[in-house]
Amino acid sequence: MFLFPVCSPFLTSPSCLSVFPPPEMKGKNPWNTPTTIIITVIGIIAIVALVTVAVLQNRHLPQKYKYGIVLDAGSSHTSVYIYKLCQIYTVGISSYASAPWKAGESLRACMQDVEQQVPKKRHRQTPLYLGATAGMRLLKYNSSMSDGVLQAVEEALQKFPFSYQGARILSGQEEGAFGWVTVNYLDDRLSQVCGLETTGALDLGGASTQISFVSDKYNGSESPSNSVNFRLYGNDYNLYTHSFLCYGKDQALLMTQSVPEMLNDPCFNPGYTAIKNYSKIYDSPCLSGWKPQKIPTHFTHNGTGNFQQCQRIVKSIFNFTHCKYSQCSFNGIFQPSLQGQFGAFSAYYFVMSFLNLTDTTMPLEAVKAKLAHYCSTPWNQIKQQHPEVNEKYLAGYCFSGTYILTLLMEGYNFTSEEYSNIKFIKKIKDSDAGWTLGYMLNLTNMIPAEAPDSPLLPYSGYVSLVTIMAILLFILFILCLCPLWTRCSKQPEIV
Ligand SMILES: Nc1nc2c(ncn2[C@@H]2O[C@H](COP(=O)(O)OP(=O)(O)OP(=O)(O)O)[C@@H](O)[C@H]2O)c(=O)[nH]1
Ligand SMILES: [Ca+2]
Repeated sequence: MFLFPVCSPFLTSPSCLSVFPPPEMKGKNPWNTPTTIIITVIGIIAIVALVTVAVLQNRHLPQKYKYGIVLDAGSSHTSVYIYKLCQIYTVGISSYASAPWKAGESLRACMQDVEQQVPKKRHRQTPLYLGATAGMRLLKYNSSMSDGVLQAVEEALQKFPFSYQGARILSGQEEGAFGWVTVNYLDDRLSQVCGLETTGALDLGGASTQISFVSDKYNGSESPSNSVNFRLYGNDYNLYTHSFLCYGKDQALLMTQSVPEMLNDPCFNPGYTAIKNYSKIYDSPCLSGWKPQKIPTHFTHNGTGNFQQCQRIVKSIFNFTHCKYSQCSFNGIFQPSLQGQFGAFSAYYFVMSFLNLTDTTMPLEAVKAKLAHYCSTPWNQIKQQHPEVNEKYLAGYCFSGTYILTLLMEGYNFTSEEYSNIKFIKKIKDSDAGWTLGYMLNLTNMIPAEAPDSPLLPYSGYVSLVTIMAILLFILFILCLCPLWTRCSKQPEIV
């Protein structure tokens, strides 16, 4: 009988011992007996399992953890989103219509910063998109120069080491719908079981403003152009969306300033005065046809700071006289009854957070009183109180706050009760609210139409199971071969 130094004190099961070659195999190579072949196969499986686990655990992160870059080429500026905002502090690319190469140049510094922020080994895999919004929609509407700007931007972006996926002008419908996707994706309202109410999206830009929400009472038939259908995670959404071109806050301001007697402006603080160029107002496509025959090139813009008078002037750029549908918001645009909660972002947030009016539980009368007080505050006092704020924005808050209230309450017909359903937001879970994330999620197919099959085990469960199996198999393999090695490496003592 052979006594072997068993290499594992707890190995008592006869099973493994019984795999040793029988005496008649004595002196023959023990490695080509059926039992050793079985053990070898077990060992190979164990090694393959271990390697598989190692690979699985180090495999590239699922798509959603990869970087992606979207440039939001807005009317007032371009922002670069790689889940962190890299703001390009210049003007919108549409402003370079007369010198398109400058549009590409304006992106370079920020894109170089992005190049540093995305890990080098991920550059080639990182999709890069540029989406242009209302500023370029206006340029395209007004001239053929938009193509030259997009081409210059394309040439500039293709010089970067990312996976360039194209530059295009989004439709207002896309801008509204993708803003809604972003808000509901970040708020986890899409991947839940069906029936969870979604959140409406309110986006205020410089040249356009969007409203998007799901309404049970709306099936899209009354105004198909305002209807976008999504199938996300196995749920169908029939979204109402509309983009009002020229009703971003910058263009709306120009439209109010075109009102003839608008030399003394109740929407600007008392004591505010500036020499302005009429061409800046009437060059906008939003005011084409509004230019009076004879106007001076410049005018003196004086603030008188009266909220009630400002409300009247702001209301004058909305048309409520005609509606061929069952119900409208303004300018004859169909809008179903408002439903649910709303997230209001971009300029809604910039303005209301500056004015300390983001608390929508505040009674509307109190909101108006606070805004009236701000508008009547002398301009010098405003500048003293906010030395750090860019005067371009500081001078416009009385108008912008008044415009936002008029747009929400008179334009979209939010009642004073429904006003508290609005949340002014900049971020949701550390990601900026805006169309860019929704745009990228859509283009990278990161939101499946069907609900992902719920795995019996979460991904980590599979990895753990395979790991345990692999280790057990490997131990078994070593233990069962171990006596053989001992046998092969030295002569057994015969007793
Ligand atoms: N007060 C303030 N206003 C800002 C800030 N950033 C942008 N704005 C202004 O807010 C308005 C809307 O900003 P965005 O949503 O970025 O506008 P945009 O995307 O360039 O314009 P659209 O193409 O119409 O969407 C514009 O008038 C900007 O000038 C900010 O940090 N503070
Ligand atoms: Ca925008």
